[in-house]
Amino acid sequence: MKFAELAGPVFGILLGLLVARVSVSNAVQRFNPHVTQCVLVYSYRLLLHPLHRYPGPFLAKITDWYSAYHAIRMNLHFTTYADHAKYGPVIRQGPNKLVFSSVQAAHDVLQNERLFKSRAYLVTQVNPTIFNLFNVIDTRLHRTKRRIIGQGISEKAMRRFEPVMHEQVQVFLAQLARASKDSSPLDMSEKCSHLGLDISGEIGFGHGFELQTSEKNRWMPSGISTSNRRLNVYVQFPALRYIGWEKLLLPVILPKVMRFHRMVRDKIRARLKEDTHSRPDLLSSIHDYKDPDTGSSMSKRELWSEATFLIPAGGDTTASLLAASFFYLSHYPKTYQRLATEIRERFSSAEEIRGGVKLAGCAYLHAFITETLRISPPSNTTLWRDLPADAATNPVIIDGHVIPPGTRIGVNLYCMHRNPTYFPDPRSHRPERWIREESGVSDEQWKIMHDAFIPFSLGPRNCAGKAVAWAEVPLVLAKTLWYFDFWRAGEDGERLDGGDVFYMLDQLGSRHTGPVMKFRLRDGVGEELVG
Ligand code: HEM
Repeated sequence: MKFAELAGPVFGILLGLLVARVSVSNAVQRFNPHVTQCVLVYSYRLLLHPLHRYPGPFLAKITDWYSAYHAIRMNLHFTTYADHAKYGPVIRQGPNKLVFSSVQAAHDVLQNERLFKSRAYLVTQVNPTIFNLFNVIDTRLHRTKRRIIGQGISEKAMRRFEPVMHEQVQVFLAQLARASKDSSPLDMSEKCSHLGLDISGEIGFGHGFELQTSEKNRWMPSGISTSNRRLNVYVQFPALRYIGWEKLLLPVILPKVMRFHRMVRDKIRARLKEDTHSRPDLLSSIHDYKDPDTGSSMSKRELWSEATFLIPAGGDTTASLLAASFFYLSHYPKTYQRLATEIRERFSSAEEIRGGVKLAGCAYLHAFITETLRISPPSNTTLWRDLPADAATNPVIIDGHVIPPGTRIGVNLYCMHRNPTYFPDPRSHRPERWIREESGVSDEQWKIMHDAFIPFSLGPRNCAGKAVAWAEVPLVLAKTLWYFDFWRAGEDGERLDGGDVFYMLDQLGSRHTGPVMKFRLRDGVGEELVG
């Protein structure tokens, strides 16, 4: 063992002994058992724990406070990236946690039918007896739920839902047109969040939240953001959720969270009073559905639990992707020009822009969105999985490592997408890398970058709402480019994470502001928007 590898454990023991000595010399007998226990536990974690040979920050080896602290600061993705750079492709990020950053590991972890969605996600349960599609652990129950919810957000459901999506997009465009009249700047994180959540509300329960048109519910995005940040801390250090310390923060955090939950409950109640099939929403899609295996349908309480996840999951993620798209369009003039030309030459009117072969055939638009998902994944977090009960007798192997039972294993999306082995020059936004004849990479590199591209995760727990994102985002971008010229509005106080990269913080989803943009209606178009 090298000196560097020994330094951490030795320091830990010395620290432990020092603390113990101080405590003894203070003769504070009643604290002694606690201090001794800490010394023993920390020493065990450093020296004897099955993961003790894995590299990682010293603090992470002894306590989950390391990742909880960075989750509180919302910079855990940056920290994980820096730790991978320092310690290599496998890091110990908690006493019982390993994070991997390789294509092989991503596939071994996420596509592995033997692994479970981590129990850490149970901290997102609103009610301990009710699971939603995101936090359910049991594989059979997950399969049932996925089939039921899938009815409402599948590609087929999106075709039914498209007219409603168009209505919301039209409201968005009308607002840009209004701002274009008096040249007022718009914060696109805010605008896209209102659009995303209104569409998400429509998909779920046939009613948007009217965020685009009214001030009344505009507290919602910040309520969701607070809730996500809180949950992300608990996912990193689940014990924190259950020790009751949150009571201290009650006045700050919980009112917003409760207000959101009450609002979702009221929406569901209102919707259930209407005719089930009066709207093309999730509820109407799943109302009559019975699972062929179990014959079960979904109870109202389950529906509510699904909604409290789906509304932010659907609204926030697509909003982040849109805001990041506007950022890159305003930062890369050649990309903007090429995309604008593709859309304006391909479509002869705004009405012609709708889901289908023609929009899907816009190769550069597709490459642009793919590259934005790569460089700024809306969910830039670590995806955690737990081992099966028989891991001791039937070992789980991840990228050549035999994983000790009890280990929580994860893959960080942000780190995968910024790995220069898979994506040369990873900090540069280059849609051309996704166009075969322009990518300039070998067949082998072409394959590996596709394997490393996992913004929606992989395997049985991959994103159930991909079809929604791929219906919404191309539509909004193509329509905006068809109607408007746009550019970045001067000094707006935005921060960049170095270079021309959209600055996103990590909170399960992501938190961001800007870009602040100005829009101008193109000559001869858009009467219907202003009129
Ligand atoms: C650009 C947009 C989106 C991105 C990047 C994204 C990303 C993700 C990721 C990475 C996961 C996997 C989490 C894990 O493995 O632990 C996930 C799961 C999920 N997403 Fe999305 N998502 C997006 C949009 C949506 C939308 C629009 C909806 C619904 C309307 C949605 C619904 C879900 C659901 C239900 C799950 C849980 C699936 C399961 O466990 O079976 N997502 N998403």
